[in-house]
Amino acid sequence: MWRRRVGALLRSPRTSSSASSACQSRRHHLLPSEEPLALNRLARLFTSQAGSDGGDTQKPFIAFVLGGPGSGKGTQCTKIASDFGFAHLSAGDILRHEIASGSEKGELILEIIKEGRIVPSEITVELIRKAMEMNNAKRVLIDGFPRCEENRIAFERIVGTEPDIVIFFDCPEDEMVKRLLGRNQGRVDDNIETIKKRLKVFESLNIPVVDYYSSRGKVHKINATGTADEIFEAVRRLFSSLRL
Ligand SMILES: Nc1ncnc2c1ncn2[C@@H]1O[C@H](COP(=O)(O)OP(=O)(O)O)[C@@H](O)[C@H]1O
Ligand SMILES: O=c1ccn([C@@H]2O[C@H](COP(=O)(O)OP(=O)(O)O)[C@@H](O)[C@H]2O)c(=O)[nH]1
Ligand SMILES: [Mg+2]
Repeated sequence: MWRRRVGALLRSPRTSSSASSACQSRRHHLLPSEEPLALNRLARLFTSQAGSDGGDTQKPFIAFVLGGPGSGKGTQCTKIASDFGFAHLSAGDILRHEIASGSEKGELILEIIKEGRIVPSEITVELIRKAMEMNNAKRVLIDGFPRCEENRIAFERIVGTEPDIVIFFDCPEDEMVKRLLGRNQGRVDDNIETIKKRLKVFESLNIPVVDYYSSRGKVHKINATGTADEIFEAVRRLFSSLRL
């Protein structure tokens, strides 16, 4: 039902080729020869954090928070973090932090975000892994990730685990557009042209990730229309049913 809503409201015909290449574009990937080394290095690093000390380091409880651009992920994660003691790791904020650092990687990320495309998985996963390591939290919300199947697979390969739950905020496209145009955070991607691209990426690449976790019984869908407080009440009901 929500797939039709998102699809139906997209004006221009879906250029799924450009949207779908967003996640698979090899342009900025590590060279094939480098990739295995980098991924092994990351896996070793994370494992050394998670298990080398006699295994008494618990893996954190991980909740992926998904939903279209403007569905309210960040707003709800802030409330969840403060009321339920989760660390809130916003993948988008982590990427914008890298941009602000002025690094070469940051310049590449900026170019991709301006286009509403998806940053190569090994960049995003490495940044998320580092943030998880620094937080060392027992309960973690990963907000706005994974954005595509490649992201999901890279996370599981590098971090070595699946999320415990996936919260999906389901919001009609016109409401998301309205919220994004009113966000006023000075973001390079909150303009109608880039928003349209992000919605195409959401429909063609993000939704298959939700479908995958749905098939594994991990998705909890929340109606993301109404006020932020009303939506958070639904989140509270979900968390109490899950005894979180
Ligand atoms: N339930 C809501 N009703 C109206 N506006 C909302 C609601 N939830 C969030 N917003 C606003 O919409 C914009 C996008 O919210 P945000 O949490 O950043 O969404 P996302 O992280 O999914 O893009 C922000 O300006 C936010 O203040
Ligand atoms: O795992 C991620 C998360 C974000 N992004 C990029 O960062 C942008 C902003 O993401 P954010 O989650 O901040 O957007 P929101 O959905 O909150 O509007 C996205 O459109 C993508 O271009 C990405 O490539 N991978
Ligand atoms: Mg957000």
